[in-house]
Amino acid sequence: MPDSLLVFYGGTFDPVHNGHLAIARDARDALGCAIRFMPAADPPHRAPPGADAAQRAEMLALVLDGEPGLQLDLRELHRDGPSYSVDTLRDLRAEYGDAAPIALLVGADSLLGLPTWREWTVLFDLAHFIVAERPGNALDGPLPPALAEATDGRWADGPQALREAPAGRLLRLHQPLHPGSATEVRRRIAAGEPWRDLVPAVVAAHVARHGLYGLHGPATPASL
Ligand SMILES: Nc1ncnc2c1ncn2[C@@H]1O[C@H](COP(=O)(O)OP(=O)(O)OP(=O)(O)O)[C@@H](O)[C@H]1O
Ligand SMILES: O=C(O)c1ccc[n+]([C@@H]2O[C@H](COP(=O)([O-])O)[C@@H](O)[C@H]2O)c1
Repeated sequence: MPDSLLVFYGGTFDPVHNGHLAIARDARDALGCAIRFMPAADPPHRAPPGADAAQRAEMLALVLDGEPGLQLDLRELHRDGPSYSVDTLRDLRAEYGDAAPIALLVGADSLLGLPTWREWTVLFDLAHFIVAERPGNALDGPLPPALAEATDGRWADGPQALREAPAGRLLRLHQPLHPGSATEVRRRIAAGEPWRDLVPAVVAAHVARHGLYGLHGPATPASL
């Protein structure tokens, strides 16, 4: 049976870490539908990734292999230029039609940054947002005024509301907080500090095999 809610989890995944995986599993279980990881080709808003798109996608493929309900969607890698979400969502609408419920899964930091995204107010016409809480990114306090105005009246009580409309609702995922970040993974690798416990074992093996993120020379006990 096809999913009644299509959920896409966009990110740079440079590299995919345990926080990403935990959030995707929580969203899958809370929503009862597949989560499609969608790596960005050329992030519009940040420095070039430390690993190229093929490597980031390969690490995702390794992690998602055999993981029920977690899938890989490479559409943004097949498009030239920056991976603006508004373009991706128009692409998804062309594929699935205007009536299909479509959602983007984002962390709280991404939601708070939404007003900087290209054509950001149009995004609510194209998709729902599922928001994972993230340490240091409060959703309980007042949102920035433009975001508060744009999201007013859109918050849903539960997943069913997302299945009943194609777009325009927000759902907060009250999952256990996870402190992980790709920045911290890259920083620890470059600094020769322990980093393997932050990522799935298959990602650690890939990073080590290809010497990514400044992992130089033979492994030392501290870098393992
Ligand atoms: N620990 C986490 N808790 C909640 N959301 C997260 C967490 N890590 C990543 N996310 C969310 O996952 C999406 C993709 O994140 P991204 O690939 O940029 O990882 P990141 O750890 O934030 O990377 P970086 O540190 O390089 O900015 C974003 O919406 C981000 O908010
Ligand atoms: O479309 C935009 O302008 C835009 C700006 C910032 C982030 N995004 C998307 O948000 C997702 C998470 O981004 P990031 O930088 O946290 O990996 C990813 O799918 C990005 O393409 C999109």
